[in-house]
Amino acid sequence: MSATTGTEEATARDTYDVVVLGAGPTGENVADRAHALGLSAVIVESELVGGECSYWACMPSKALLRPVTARADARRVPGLLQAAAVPLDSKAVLAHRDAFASHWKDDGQVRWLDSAGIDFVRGRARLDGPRRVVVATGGGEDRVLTARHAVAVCTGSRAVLPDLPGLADARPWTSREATSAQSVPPRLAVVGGGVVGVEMATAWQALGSRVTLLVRGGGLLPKMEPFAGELVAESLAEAGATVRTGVSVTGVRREMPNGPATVVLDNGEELVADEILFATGRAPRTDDIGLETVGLEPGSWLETDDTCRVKGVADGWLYAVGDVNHRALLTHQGKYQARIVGAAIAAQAQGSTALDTGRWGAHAATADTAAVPQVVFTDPEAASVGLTAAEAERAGHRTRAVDFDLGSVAGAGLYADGYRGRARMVVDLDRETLLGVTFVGPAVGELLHSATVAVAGEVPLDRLWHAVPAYPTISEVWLRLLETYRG
Ligand SMILES: Cc1cc2nc3c(=O)[nH]c(=O)nc-3n(C[C@H](O)[C@H](O)[C@H](O)COP(=O)(O)OP(=O)(O)OC[C@H]3O[C@@H](n4cnc5c(N)ncnc54)[C@H](O)[C@@H]3O)c2cc1C
Ligand SMILES: NC(=O)c1ccc[n+]([C@@H]2O[C@H](COP(=O)([O-])OP(=O)(O)OC[C@H]3O[C@@H](n4cnc5c(N)ncnc54)[C@H](O)[C@@H]3O)[C@@H](O)[C@H]2O)c1
Repeated sequence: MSATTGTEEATARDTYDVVVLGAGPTGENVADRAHALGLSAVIVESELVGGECSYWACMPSKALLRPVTARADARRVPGLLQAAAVPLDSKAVLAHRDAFASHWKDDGQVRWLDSAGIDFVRGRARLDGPRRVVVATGGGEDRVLTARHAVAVCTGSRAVLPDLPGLADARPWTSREATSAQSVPPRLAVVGGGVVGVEMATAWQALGSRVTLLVRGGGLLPKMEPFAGELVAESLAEAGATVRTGVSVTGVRREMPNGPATVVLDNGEELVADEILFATGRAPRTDDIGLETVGLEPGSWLETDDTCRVKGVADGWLYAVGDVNHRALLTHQGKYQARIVGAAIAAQAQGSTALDTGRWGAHAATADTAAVPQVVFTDPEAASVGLTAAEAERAGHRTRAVDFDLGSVAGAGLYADGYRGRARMVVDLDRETLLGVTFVGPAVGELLHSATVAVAGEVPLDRLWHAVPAYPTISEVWLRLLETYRG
């Protein structure tokens, strides 16, 4: 038996098949898949296990929004209209949100890591050359983790604030404050008409704030079909919010620390609000993770191939997964990439020389470019998958956009009095398959997966004709869209 030194023991203990930076939904799934496929894995987290999604994004925002859409639905059915014509109990809604954010404690998710057989280190991780990760654990001594096969960077993204005079002193809200605030501001200005902007405007207006949404472009939700933003804007205005398009914010100030803030617009106008939410996009959390030690640019989005291996790094040991690779900034897409990365790392560790990286292959995140589903949980909901008509055209496809008024579908009429909504499918005329589908209307979020199956499955329209929607459901819109296409 050979004697080992303390250093050798520590090195052996800290050598894993896979080292994961960041325990958001993506990092957790990379580690879990790798472990399930027989590899050892360690995950490092500097804040809370569960990441942005669990504490400041998906979960708390949807917990704020569900009471809003439930009340709106009740107001559209006879017999409940009067009962639902009441303000939301904001205290109860905020408490419900707190519970869904696990009161910003991660004990449950740490226990899950343990039960899944994944080692956990709390601290700030940095790359330190190929396959080496140094973790500042706060205890004075750094811990060095070595990866036999792969390192996965899953450090996510943070909110971006524009470079405006007075902004830092004005204590603006970002998505973190908008999802975790403990009281309802009487007046809330929201800058940005993307997904965070419209969801948070919807939630806080219903909770009692007077919301002014300031959008520099021509409409809301610019990444979706134009009718999505139009219907959501109409509904926000009916709820009492002010939606202003074509305006830019040029400055902000908060004169007294506990006083209101003033927003200055490009036309010289000034607007007073108690809080200002900047919902103006995301930046990668890569500024201080040692990218320079492996030849990459600190602060950049990490560009990858379809297997999520970082471009420009020799030997394919470095993966970037989830928001940080900028492929599709959504939890479900990050988790999808994680399943693909876990399988790819396991295949390589088991000596497989060729990965299955062709379109829709086991080791290619093809859906990131062909079939990304997204639901915006506003009233009405906006749900889309794949390409919009404009994107399909720009990509050079020969297409036809087929529209149908959702309100005239029997199931929609039963769902809500005066149901307002619209559906569009974008047909690839050469292949007679679907490139994209969008639904806007109450409760369409749960309809979206049918469209995702059709787009990702490249189901021929002739076969879709045999997928019979049950009567009388909102899904009958599928039949109406196909009938409209066939003429
Ligand atoms: C308000 C809001 C609502 C959203 N709602 C939805 C929704 O309904 N549905 C949806 O699909 N998506 C939604 N998103 C997007 C979703 O939150 C992200 O796509 C998702 O969180 C990305 O997961 P991730 O694991 O890649 O990154 P993150 O969730 O950001 O996790 C990254 C983790 O890495 C940690 N980390 C960073 N640097 C280090 C380091 N150096 N060392 C150790 N740890 C580190 C961070 O602390 C964090 O825990 C929403 C986003 C926002 C802002
Ligand atoms: N339900 C969901 O799936 C959900 C919910 C929230 C967020 N998310 C994801 O999180 C990510 C971040 O969302 P987001 O809304 O912050 O980003 P976004 O990119 O969707 O929207 C940001 C908007 O702000 C505008 N903007 C940028 N700079 C500006 C400025 N200086 N002044 C005024 N407007 C400005 C942009 O033109 C854009 O329309 C998105 O990728 C989104 O898909 C998803």
